[in-house]
Amino acid sequence: MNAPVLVINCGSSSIKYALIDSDPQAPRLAGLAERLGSSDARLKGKNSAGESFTQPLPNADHAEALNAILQRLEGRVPGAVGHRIVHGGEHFTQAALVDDSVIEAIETTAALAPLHNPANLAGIAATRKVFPELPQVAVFDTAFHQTLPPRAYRYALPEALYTEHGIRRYGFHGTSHAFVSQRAGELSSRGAGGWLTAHLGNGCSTAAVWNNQSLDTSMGLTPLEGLVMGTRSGDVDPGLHAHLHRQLGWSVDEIDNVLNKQSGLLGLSGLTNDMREVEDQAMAGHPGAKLALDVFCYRIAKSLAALSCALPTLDGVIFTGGIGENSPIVRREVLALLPHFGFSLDEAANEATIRGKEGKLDSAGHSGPEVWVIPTDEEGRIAMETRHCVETPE
Ligand SMILES: Nc1ncnc2c1ncn2[C@@H]1O[C@H](COP(=O)(O)OP(=O)(O)O)[C@@H](O)[C@H]1O
Ligand SMILES: CC(=O)OP(=O)(O)O
Ligand SMILES: [Mg+2]
Repeated sequence: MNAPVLVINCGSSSIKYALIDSDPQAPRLAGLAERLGSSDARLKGKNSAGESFTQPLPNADHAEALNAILQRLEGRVPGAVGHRIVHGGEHFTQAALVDDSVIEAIETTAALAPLHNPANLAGIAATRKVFPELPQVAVFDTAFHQTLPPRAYRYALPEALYTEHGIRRYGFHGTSHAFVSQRAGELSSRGAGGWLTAHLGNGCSTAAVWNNQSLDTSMGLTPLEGLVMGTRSGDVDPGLHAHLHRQLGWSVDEIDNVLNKQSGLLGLSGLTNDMREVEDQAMAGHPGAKLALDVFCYRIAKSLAALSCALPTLDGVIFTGGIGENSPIVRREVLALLPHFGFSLDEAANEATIRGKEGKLDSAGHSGPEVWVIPTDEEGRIAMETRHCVETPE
């Protein structure tokens, strides 16, 4: 397929898009339709000359936004559409060509990801309407983690909850963990050995990858388990839910809302979910921001140390995502908490590796596990998997 792939990442009120050529290095048309459904809805992006644009789309829904995106493709016609689908349950171990049975399977899984899958499905429905003739491919965040062994994916709960209700750990951000660990294997002389990956964006997760296979990861049944995130709590005592209900009279929806939308960096700092602002305020001495940064980094280090148990050998750690790629402070603090692992950070390389730069941050002559920053490319990986799925259907 020579035509480009249109990649769609549909959230409840936003659509991220990118038009990606078969040469992944070619410039991309990309952007974001946001605040859909509100009077403030708009489309922001870059054209092929690299110039930014903002187009108001008052009260636009997903289908209207997709039509506006289509007008921004500068006459280029995609050969297929690749969708990011957050939860594929146990049903999907790889990308799938969308048909009615695939939609039904994603609908069945929606109960496990009520915040993500319904929006992803709305994106597929709207895209099928706008591009009825194009093949659509679903690429799942969970698929890469389907290689987890039972000791990593089972919760210590009665068996029927797993066998009858699918209650297990699934893991997310799979396209990102797969992309950066594979890239590290290509760049490093150590090849595809044992890599710990830290995807630190709005959602954050870690993974242990051995020979390009995920062996464990920090997220679980839903994208709430694990690390501290922008607005998500990550791990809490499982007894917390019953306690909040019994002692404070909170409903399930209230508890869910607090843990997903009012916790994390926002909850701890009392200020913001944005790491740039947390760092600025922490430097200025704000106690909540200092605590938020401290808890955030400690929990990443603790998770990496725990996940190292999954790997026969440790070849290195990889930082990625908006925070992992841009925050020398977070990288330094996390590694300082793991002195017994034998990492050795070159401070100048750490400071210089920001804004999409790829690189190894080790001190000269160091022979222990490596430290890498690898900018993630979820869209590029989704385009690659979409192409593969269209060209070699099962
Ligand atoms: N220079 C920076 N220093 C620290 N954090 C940054 C920097 N640039 C971006 N970030 C953080 O990256 C996070 C967003 O990550 P990103 O991967 O872009 O999000 P998304 O998951 O929505 O794709 C935000 O917390 C943002 O503050
Ligand atoms: C699964 C998940 O957390 O996704 P995001 O980082 O896009 O919120
Ligand atoms: Mg992200």
